[in-house]
Amino acid sequence: MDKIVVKGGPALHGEVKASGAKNAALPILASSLLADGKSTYRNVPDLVDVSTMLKVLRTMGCGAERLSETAKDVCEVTVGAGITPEAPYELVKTMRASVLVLGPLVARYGRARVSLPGGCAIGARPIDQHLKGLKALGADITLTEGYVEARAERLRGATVNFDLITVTGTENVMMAAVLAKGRTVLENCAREPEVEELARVLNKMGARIEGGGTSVITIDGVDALHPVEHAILPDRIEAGTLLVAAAISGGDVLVKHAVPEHMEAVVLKLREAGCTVTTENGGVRCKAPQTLRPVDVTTTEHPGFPTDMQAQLMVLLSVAQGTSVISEHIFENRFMHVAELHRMGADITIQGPTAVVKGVPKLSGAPVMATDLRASASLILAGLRAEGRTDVQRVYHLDRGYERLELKLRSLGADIQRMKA
Ligand SMILES: CC(=O)N[C@H]1[C@@H](OP(=O)(O)OP(=O)(O)OC[C@H]2O[C@@H](n3ccc(=O)[nH]c3=O)[C@H](O)[C@@H]2O)O[C@H](CO)[C@@H](O)[C@@H]1O
Ligand SMILES: C=C(OP(=O)(O)O)C(=O)O
Repeated sequence: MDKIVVKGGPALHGEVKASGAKNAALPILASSLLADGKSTYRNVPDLVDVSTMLKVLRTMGCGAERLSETAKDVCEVTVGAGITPEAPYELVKTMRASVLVLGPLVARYGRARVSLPGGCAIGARPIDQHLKGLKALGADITLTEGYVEARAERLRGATVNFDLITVTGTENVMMAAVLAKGRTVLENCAREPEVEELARVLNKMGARIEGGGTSVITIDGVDALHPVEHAILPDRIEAGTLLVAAAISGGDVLVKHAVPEHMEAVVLKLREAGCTVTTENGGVRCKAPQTLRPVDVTTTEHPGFPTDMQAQLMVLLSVAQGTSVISEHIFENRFMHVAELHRMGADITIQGPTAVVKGVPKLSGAPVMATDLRASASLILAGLRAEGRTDVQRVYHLDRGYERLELKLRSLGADIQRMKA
């Protein structure tokens, strides 16, 4: 098992490229199931989660591979006869986003058997809204032996009003509705750029979707879709993490390909903290201030401040001059990084869904344990600023969602290495 070792101190400078977005790549790969033939995707990030999704597709009988070692960002998914519409527990337990095959499978094959994902370190994460949407489209849903079984002759268009805003729920039901008979109206949808991107890809495949990226999505079902070629959009969370790396290290970094319109809430908070954030050369640049200012933030659905950037911003604020208040309103248990940050000298108190972060003049390096994906990134960011050496264990969480973060940070001047734990 690997660990990441960071020696704090160097200010990061230079340019770095954002990779393709995990949260766009996963539903888009799953959407390949909706059409026979070969779909080709470019700018696919080299992540464990993407490999898991390719494995899920192969387990069902699809061809699903990265093109070659030299064109690692290109993935081909080929769908033909003989698909087994099942996603087993062994794979779903390693990546809950595997549940994204449920909608496409029931729409296309009339049946699906997908392991229930269960919770994870950040919360319970039920999928009741996915199931509510599929039921409204006419799927017969049963839960047996830890699996969701869905059946339908052909799905029928319907109106679905989600009880809460869910990203993968919106995506799953949208993918199901594209092949349903008639019109589906999805209300209270997630408005994340990745949902909009999925709608764009489905339309390229021949679907008729309007309103992707808004809270009401209208889908006129079609009889069949065709495969697609598409380049995955840049990862706004990875880009945000790299901007925080610039800010916390006292540096100045341009994240190329970062899309400013996708990152407005993060950019606003970095500016409130005193950073100079500008859009230039097709990217976003962040220059650290002399002194970081405290900032209050509440995580909400897009276009609000993303929960996937909460841990990283918290680390930045842990060395600001003053007290910040961070409220987490998406996941009930997303402060697992706090206990590890205490070990590095941070002064953070948790009161229910709120963390009160009192800025300290310095952090000190320590051995720490990553508990989830963004917690891992936050501990590495803390290590960039800390005096001495920080060993971040359990890096497999990081590898789910960051494409060799340590190499990107090293290219900017960080003293960081991957080692055997
Ligand atoms: C692969 C992917 O895109 N992952 C993202 C997606 O996860 P994911 O789609 O799983 O997150 P959701 O938007 O569904 O979850 C939002 C909230 O709704 C709850 N909920 C969700 C569905 C449901 O049926 N019932 C229910 O109660 C969840 O427990 C959570 O509290 O959006 C999250 C919120 O922006 C991000 O942190 C994840 O990075
Ligand atoms: C929570 C995340 O991902 P997932 O939904 O894949 O667990 C994340 O990307 O921070």
